[in-house]
Amino acid sequence: MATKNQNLSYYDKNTIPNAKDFRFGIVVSEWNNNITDNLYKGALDTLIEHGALPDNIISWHVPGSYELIYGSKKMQEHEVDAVIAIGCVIQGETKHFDFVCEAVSHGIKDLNVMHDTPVIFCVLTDNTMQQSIERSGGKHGNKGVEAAVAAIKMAVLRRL
Ligand SMILES: Nc1c(NC[C@H](O)[C@H](O)[C@H](O)CO)[nH]c(=O)[nH]c1=O
Ligand SMILES: CC(=O)[C@@H](O)COP(=O)(O)O
Repeated sequence: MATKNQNLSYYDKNTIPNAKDFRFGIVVSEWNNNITDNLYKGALDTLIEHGALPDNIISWHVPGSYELIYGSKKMQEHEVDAVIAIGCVIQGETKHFDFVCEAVSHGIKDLNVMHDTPVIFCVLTDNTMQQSIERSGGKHGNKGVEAAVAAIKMAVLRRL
């Protein structure tokens, strides 16, 4: 198992470019906000740790992960260098989980194809709340940290 006893958020901080010249948008789903709040904090703190200016970070909330698609598209009207889409989808009793996860992953992929702004997929798609807890500041790290690192790297690439 890829995550067995692994903290997936570890990275070499000396390899990350300074983010002071970039603008970032963060769109956060309100569903499972006990999880998405922690993902958001991890992403925000990491962007700032690597030089991003708070005034250059726009943060919005949307009702659920499905709305991350529209929110991430709309965010691009604010001339950001990268968008981080944050959500947490947890399996319930029905197939709704499958449809939401597929729609969001495909929708964010489509935004990356159709537009010139990288949209980072920071959406947990977990079987249980415990899995989400472990990936939002628990033993498997914080996907928000990983997403912020990806956003900085992609913002640099966008300007090449
Ligand atoms: N069950 C979860 C949802 N469901 C809501 C959808 O994302 C969407 O808001 C609704 O279908 C209206 O369009 N959303 C999550 O983010 N996480 C879930 O576990
Ligand atoms: C991902 C969902 O929409 C899901 O959590 C909703 O739960 P259920 O499948 O029991 O309706």
